[in-house]
Amino acid sequence: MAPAAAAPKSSLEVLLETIKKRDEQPKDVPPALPARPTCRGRLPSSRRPSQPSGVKLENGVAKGAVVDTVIADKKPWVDKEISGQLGVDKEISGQPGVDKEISGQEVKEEIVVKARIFGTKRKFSNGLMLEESPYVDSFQEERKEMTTFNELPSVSSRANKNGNPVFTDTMDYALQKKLRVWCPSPDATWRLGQIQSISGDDVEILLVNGEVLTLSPEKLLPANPDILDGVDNLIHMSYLNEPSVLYNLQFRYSRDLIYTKAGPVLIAVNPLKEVALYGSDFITQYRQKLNDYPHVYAVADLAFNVMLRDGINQSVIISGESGSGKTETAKIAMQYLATLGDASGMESEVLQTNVILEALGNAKTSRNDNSSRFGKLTEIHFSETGKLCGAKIQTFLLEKSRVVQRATGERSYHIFYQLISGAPPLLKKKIFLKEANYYNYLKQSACLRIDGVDDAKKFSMLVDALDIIKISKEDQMKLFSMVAAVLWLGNISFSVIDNENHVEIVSNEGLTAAAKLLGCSSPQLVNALTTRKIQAGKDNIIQKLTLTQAIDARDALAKCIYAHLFDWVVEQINHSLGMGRQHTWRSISILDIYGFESFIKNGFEQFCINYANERLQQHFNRHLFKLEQEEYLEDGIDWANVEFVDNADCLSLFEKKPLGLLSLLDEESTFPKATDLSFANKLKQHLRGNTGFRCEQEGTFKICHYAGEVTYDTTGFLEKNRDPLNSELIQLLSSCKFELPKRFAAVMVADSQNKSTLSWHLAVDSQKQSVVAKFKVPFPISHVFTQ
Ligand SMILES: Nc1ncnc2c1ncn2[C@@H]1O[C@H](COP(=O)(O)OP(=O)(O)OP(=O)(O)O)[C@@H](O)[C@H]1O
Repeated sequence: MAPAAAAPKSSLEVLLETIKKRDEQPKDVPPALPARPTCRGRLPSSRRPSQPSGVKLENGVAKGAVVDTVIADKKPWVDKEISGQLGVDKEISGQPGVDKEISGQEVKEEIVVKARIFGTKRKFSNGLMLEESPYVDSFQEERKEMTTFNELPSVSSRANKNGNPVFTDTMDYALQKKLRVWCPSPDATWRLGQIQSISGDDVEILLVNGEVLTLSPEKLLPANPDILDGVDNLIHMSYLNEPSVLYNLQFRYSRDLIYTKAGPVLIAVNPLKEVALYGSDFITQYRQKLNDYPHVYAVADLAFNVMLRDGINQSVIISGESGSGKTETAKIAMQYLATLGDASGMESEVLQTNVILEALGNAKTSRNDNSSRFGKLTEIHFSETGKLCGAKIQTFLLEKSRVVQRATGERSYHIFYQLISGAPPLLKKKIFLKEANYYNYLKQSACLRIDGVDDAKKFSMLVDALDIIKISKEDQMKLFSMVAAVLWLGNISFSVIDNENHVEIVSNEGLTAAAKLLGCSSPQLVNALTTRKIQAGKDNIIQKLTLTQAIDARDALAKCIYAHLFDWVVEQINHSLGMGRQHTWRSISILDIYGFESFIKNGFEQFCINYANERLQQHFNRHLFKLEQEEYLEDGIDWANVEFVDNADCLSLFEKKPLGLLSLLDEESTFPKATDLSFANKLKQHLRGNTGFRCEQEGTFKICHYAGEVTYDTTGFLEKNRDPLNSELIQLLSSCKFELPKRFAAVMVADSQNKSTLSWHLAVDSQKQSVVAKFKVPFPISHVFTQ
């Protein structure tokens, strides 16, 4: 009989096995090397798995091999837990509840099969002893029996020269011992069962629900003994395979144990409800080391301690797909650090930044009612004694297209709805505010409310936060006026005046209100939105815009104002939080970017967001695999190189010059006659042979990301990438009498050039820096990975 095929492994499994292997040093190895003077997160020492608090033990053994039945009702996405069936990819990876490291696994499987490095995880090295028995403690008796092997069926074991079998794979052992195994189901879930008998190539398995399956051994994966159910660190598991990892996370999750360690990584499963794990009592417990269950507080605490001890800046990187809980996790970490560095009021200022940034940079998407549409790096600064003394926020490209357009059922940025619902009458009057469904930019996606969210209350929280951050009432007024101006711009409409599709603006309240709020005259705004100056020799010719061009100009102006407004607010926050910076000594940074997205229809925004996530994944791989191993080599530690699923190929697909996705997009964006379809065809022509790229039906293409395959529709790619803002619009902003529009224009000109002689036309050139080109600017991460 052929030996059982090597089980495919995900990169998480490979990582965990690596760590486990390192921790499980044989007893006769020389004493460990002294700790190195580095603050790179060291891996935890091996220790007995601690049982989660929610697990009932009976004579020291966890009761019930399968998940608690009550929970199945509570978590509809957990498929048939009662019968022991575990949803693997569909139920879990499709859910925002499970962090990327887990949900991305199934994508990697096929690749890992080939790259598998630990072909034989456990074996009898001398025919008598298991090298790393999964049952060292709980199966002593069984092990004794194994020394005789009289009645063992011949699975894939080989005999050593003493005649005792040598197992070539963990599955061999499971088969020989008729242990619990995971059986794949046609619906891509796994079911837990117990081997009953083996005959020829068939294994008979009794499932938890009483059903009996007959499968070939290659299809099975070993399950962990039930004593390991709910271990708080995945490296303590005997068998590291996908169903076992998911089962363990689910086991814990069903008991509200949402945090689990995976070696140096903390996995947070989104509870999607309030869990009693936070607050001052918990903070004290973690600070005083009275609680060592996995928690974000523990991660933040470690970062804080290492920063103080080694005097090195720290970073906490939070990754996961959209809706998995990154922003909440980042806030929880910030809360802990702010409390630790208690500095009379500064901590509440730092925490209030979230309220402001979420109002301006978060929106309801189809995956998440409070989805961050920008990337954020929050640096929290401390003094030498660990006192909080300031913070700095860096943001990365806001998804500004959302201001003018988005999918049905999604909302624009929260602030629009909050302002409309919560502004007091006087403010409303000053900025000519009407109901939300009066504004084209808001009503077009047919979603004005979020269930369970009180926008008016959120507005009052926003104003409180602005007050706490010390943004003056005058500046708050400027902020709200610009938000209203954007709304009114969306109500400007055009009428076609000739058979060449040229337009004029329909004079309505949209025009007057927008002009008033920006501080320009209506005719100035009309000119900027309906005409373009073209240089013909020495002369300037005024060209009328077509309907499409005018709509694009209007939308470009709205997006540009909003994006600059967002940056301006961040600047104000930084100004306010930078007060105590003279005492700054070290910092802890928390990175929270928009999560990986895959919708039925994916456009330019998902293309950019998923590219950013590929970069982050590369960083993760670099720190967890590449750099760690380099360090072992440097230290002369005998170490078998670990292969892992590297996303370098996918990154190269994006970044390669001149024929990567980004270069090809940029190139096509420069051709005036190019269309989204010609871009799609160009990709087809140049990237057809790339394994990570697939041509789909006309105008679409598929990319194999680290987290899954995504099909992109190229509609709108060129326009969104060009993101044009013509000189008339910059000039208009510059000529406005109010401070903010003027300032935005100045920033655009200054950003663009860094040149001494500025002209509007040069500024326009600068605007030609495409969106993806800006996106390519790396995240400013230069740090160590905290445990
Ligand atoms: N620890 C938690 N406790 C309670 N609820 C949580 C927790 N984490 C996340 N949630 C819930 O899940 C929702 C989505 O979480 P969050 O906004 O943090 O996701 P995200 O990963 O940042 O998504 P995106 O990438 O779209 O910004 C939150 O609004 C909250 O309702």
